[in-house]
Amino acid sequence: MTSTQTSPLPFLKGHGTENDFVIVPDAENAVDLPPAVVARLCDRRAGIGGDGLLHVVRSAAHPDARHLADEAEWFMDYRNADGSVAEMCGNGVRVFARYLEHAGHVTAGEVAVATRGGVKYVHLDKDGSVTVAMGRAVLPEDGVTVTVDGRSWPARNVNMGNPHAVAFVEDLAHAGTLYDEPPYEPAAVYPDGVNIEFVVDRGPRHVAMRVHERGASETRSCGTGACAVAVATARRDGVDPAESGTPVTYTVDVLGGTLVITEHPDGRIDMTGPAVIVAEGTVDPEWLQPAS
Ligand SMILES: N[C@@H](CCC[C@H](N)C(=O)O)C(=O)O
Repeated sequence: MTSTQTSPLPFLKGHGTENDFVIVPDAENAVDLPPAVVARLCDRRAGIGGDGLLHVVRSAAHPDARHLADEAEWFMDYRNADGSVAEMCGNGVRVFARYLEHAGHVTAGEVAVATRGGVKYVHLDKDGSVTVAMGRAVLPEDGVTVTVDGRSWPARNVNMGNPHAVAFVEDLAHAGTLYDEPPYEPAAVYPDGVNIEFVVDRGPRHVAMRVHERGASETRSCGTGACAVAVATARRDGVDPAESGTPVTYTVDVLGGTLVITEHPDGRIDMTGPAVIVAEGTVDPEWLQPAS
């Protein structure tokens, strides 16, 4: 592992329905964050701890977002806990907007955030909840079979900017420990890996899920995953707002709380839930250096 950081590194910690993130403010993209440094910061025993890291950079200062700078001043450079890059993070972008408000970069209201999955518009509601316009789901025809502890289920392929496999199960305990990624086949359906959701019914338009996140492990919530689950459940229920002309709302319970997902007749999906900043401090630059 290498780090070029020589001064204390400012960070914050935040979460959305207990999907937690290390936040690294770095307006001018001056902080070097190789995968091993991200993994060290996200380590729950040796580091700060988080399911992922939100690198907060001005869009104009980052090569992946420069083209979006006219639409969104800030870029969410999202990293998974293992240091890998992801296209989108639904809870992350809500926490990101909360951070921008906390830092005084924006006031309550609508905030445009550039992501690798395009610009997302986030609304900071006065009641403390945060709503993000997630865009549209894509549902490829191909799916996979997921297996845990000798039980197998078909899983629906849903892309929310990042890849998801949604399996309906009888009992969330059947998903097992979810420490390691459950095997699925055919593997070729997801050449870049996948987030896997396990879903049970809780009531009319109300489900609960657990998730194994790509690049993390089991997390207590996944926003893109909750949207994928809401859309997969609606289609399973024979509900498609594009056909009925009426928005449909699903409540999705996650281990860390509840997310509310609305799909509109034109396919746009809104997700609402809490997002909070819980701590801030600095990291000793020596701690970021390789152990000798
Ligand atoms: N927790 C996030 C998703 C983070 C990225 C994911 N692990 C991936 O690799 O696609 C969310 O709230 O959407």
